[in-house]
Parts: sequence; structure tokens; C-alpha cells
Amino acid sequence: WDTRKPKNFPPGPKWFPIIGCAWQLHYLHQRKGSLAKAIQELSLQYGSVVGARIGRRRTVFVCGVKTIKELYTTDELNGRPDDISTKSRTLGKRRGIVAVDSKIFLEQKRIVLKILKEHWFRREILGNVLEQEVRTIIADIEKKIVENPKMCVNNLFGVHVVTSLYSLLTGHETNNDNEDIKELNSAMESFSQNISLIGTVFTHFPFLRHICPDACGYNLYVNIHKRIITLLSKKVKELKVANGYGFISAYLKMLDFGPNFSEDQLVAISLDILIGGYDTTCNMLGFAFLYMLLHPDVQAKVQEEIDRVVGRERLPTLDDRPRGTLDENSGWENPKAFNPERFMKDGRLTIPNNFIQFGLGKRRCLGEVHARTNIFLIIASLLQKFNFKAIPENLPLLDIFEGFTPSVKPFKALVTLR
Ligand code: HEM
Repeated sequence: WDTRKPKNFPPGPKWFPIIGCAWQLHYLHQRKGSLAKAIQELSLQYGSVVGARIGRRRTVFVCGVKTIKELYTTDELNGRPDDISTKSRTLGKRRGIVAVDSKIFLEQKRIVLKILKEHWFRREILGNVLEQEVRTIIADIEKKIVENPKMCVNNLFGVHVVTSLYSLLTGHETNNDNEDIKELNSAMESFSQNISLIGTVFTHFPFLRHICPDACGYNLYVNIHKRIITLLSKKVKELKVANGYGFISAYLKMLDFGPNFSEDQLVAISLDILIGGYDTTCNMLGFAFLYMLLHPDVQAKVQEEIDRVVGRERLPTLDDRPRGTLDENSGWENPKAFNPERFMKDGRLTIPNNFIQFGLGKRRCLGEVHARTNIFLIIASLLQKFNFKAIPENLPLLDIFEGFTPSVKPFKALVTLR
């Protein structure tokens, strides 16, 4: 609760007793509309590394590509806190990959990547599963067009993203798949709307969970994780006798590899895969389609390219990816302009070093192959089949909703068959 800053702590706003600088951050967050913008504002004053204290937690914010890269690639900064938020997600003990560090982290991440490479990141498996899933999204949209062509675009993906992650985990090898996917999708929706990566009231003021566990978000946090863990534990039990081909079955065969391998650890890793893959993929798709609405000229160019490379007779497949360019978009020279063509040099796709949306170093995203494949297939296939137009009386805004990770606020589009 000390208001004095430790020696060498990065510069930042003044600390008050108990709350630290939570109030200043909250005020700036409200005024700027998103935490990222609030931190950018602070970095103008204090530099690219800003020191803060929110309740008990000392927090350091890092701004700018150069400093973020340094953060990702400095080993000492790959640790994770052993606190109430990392423990209470997995029933009282730190488990999985995201919330652990040191040797157990390196060992478990290496094994997970090995299993994914051998069992999932293969053209004939990942490509086929995701291509099938895209056909289901298209059928859903066609049905919706008949009912009402004005539809909420960012709600179109959740259940499909869950289904693809569920396939990765289970290989769809049990009897209750549909009911389980429904429950998982509902839990993941609740997760991404109510839980924030930057923490919530009880993570910054842990004592509040004993005084007002509902109001400080503790009960919700524990209950949402419990819902997901209960379902995953049931799946692990079923797959112990089903002997399937998904990630869970492969890991179950390794339970005698050492003291860090257990069913609880397997459930926690599966939770990490869902949490790492759901919100991020849905949000990236939300942003991509919002930009397509705001920039119909870019949408038309992308459609022109799909028609030229793939045609209209069949859906785009993974094999078309090297011949298309639309899954890469971010910008540096004029970052606020939506200009995917900035990544084309001499007719070839050229990805700059600063393109680090999947992180870098030891903590780099382990689902990158899955995410890139899924995003490519969904965007290419939907733009081949449909036109997405803004609705004049309901124009979408680039307002940020701060869920688990930032997303665009729900928006509607007029969707028609091309
Ligand atoms: C567009 C989609 C995605 C984006 C933008 C994204 C981004 C990231 C980033 C930046 C990190 C590093 C976080 C850190 O430094 O702590 C990360 C880690 C992670 N991602 Fe992804 N991700 C995406 C999709 C996925 C998918 C589909 C999966 C699962 C199949 C996944 C699973 C994970 C896991 C388990 C980690 C933790 C790795 C670790 O702690 O070492 N992600 N992701």
C-alpha cells in the first residue's frame, strides 16, 4: 500500500494509498475510449515504459513496437504471477501453459507444440476440418439472409470458432458433441465479455473477494472457469476409454512422462487453448469485416482477386493461400489507413518484421497456424459468396469493446449473395 515507488521503477502517474493510480488510469480509459489509447497518452508523458500500481499490483505498460519486441524476447520477462487470478482459474493451483513459467512451462509448451504438429497442423486434417466448418458458416448465413438480410456480423463466428477448437481438442470422437459445443460456446461468450486480460476488481484488490465476491467479479470469474473445466474434465474421462485422435487423446498417452503430466494439467492446457483461440480469432474476424464495410473499395478489390485466383465455381481452399494476400493486414507507415496492399512488393506478399500480432519468443502463440488458416478460409470464402454492406441508418463505428481482449462493438450489415 506504500505510495513510494521502488528504486528504478519506471516513471508513471502518482500513487495514492490503497488504490495506487487506479483512479487516474480509469479516468483516462473512460476519456480515451480504450485502455490502449489511455496508455498511449501516458507514454507521451512518461516514455515507452510506464510504471503504475493498481491496487496491490505493480504494473508496467509497454508501448511501441521496438520496446514490445524487447519485452517479448527478454527471458526474465517471460514469467507469470503466482496470484489469485492465475490460481483461481484452475481450481486453486497454477496449471496449464499460459499461467505457469520456468521449467514446467518450457516442458509443457514443447510437448503441446509437438502434439499439434503431429496431429493437427497437417493439410489433410486442419485444412479439411476448417474447410468443412466454413461450409457450415455459409449455410448459416444463407439461412439468415432468407429470414432477415440485416444481420449482426460479429456474432456469426463464435460457435464455429469454438467448434474448430473443440475438434482440435477432441477430434469429435464422443457422443455428446453438439450439446457440449453449445455449452462451451455459451461459456466462452460469457468469458470473453466478462473477463479481462488486464484483470478485474478482485485481481487488483484481492481482499474484496471475502467481502463482496459478487460485486468484485470473483464469483463470476471462478464460475465461468468452472463451467469450462467441468466440461473439459468430462471430455477427458470420455476420451480415456474412446481412444481417439484429438489433442486430448494424444496427451492422455503421455501421462506417465513425468510428474508434471496429469489429467488436471491436461484440462488446464485445453482451457488455455480455448481461451487463447476463441476471443482472439472472433475479434480479429470482427475487425476484418468491420473494415470491409467501412472500405467497400477494398472489399471489391479482394473479391476481384478471389474471382481471378479461385473463380466462383468452388470455395477457396488452403491450397489457394499462397496465391491470395488477404489474410495479412496491418500498417506501419500510415497505420490508421486500411491498406492491405502495403504488404505487396513486386507482386509478392512481404510481411514486415514488425508484424507481431502473434507475439515473439518463448511465449509466441502456439495456435498461429490454426488461426491464420481459419481466418484466411473464413474471410476468403465469405467474401467470395457474399457482399457485406453498411446499413445507412445504422452505420458501424470503430468503437472498442473491452472484453478479454479488445473487440469492435456489435455491428450490423446488409448481407446479400453475390
Ligand atoms: C487471431 C488469432 C490469435 C491471435 C491474434 C493470437 C495472439 C497471441 C499472442 C500475442 C500470444 C502471446 C501472449 C503472451 O505474450 O503472453 C498468444 C499466446 C497464446 N495463444 Fe494465441 N492468438 C491467436 C489465436 C490462437 C489460437 C487459435 C490458439 C489455439 C489453437 C491460441 C493459443 C494460444 C496459447 C495457448 C497461448 C499461450 C502461449 C504461451 O503462454 O506460451 N491462440 N496468442
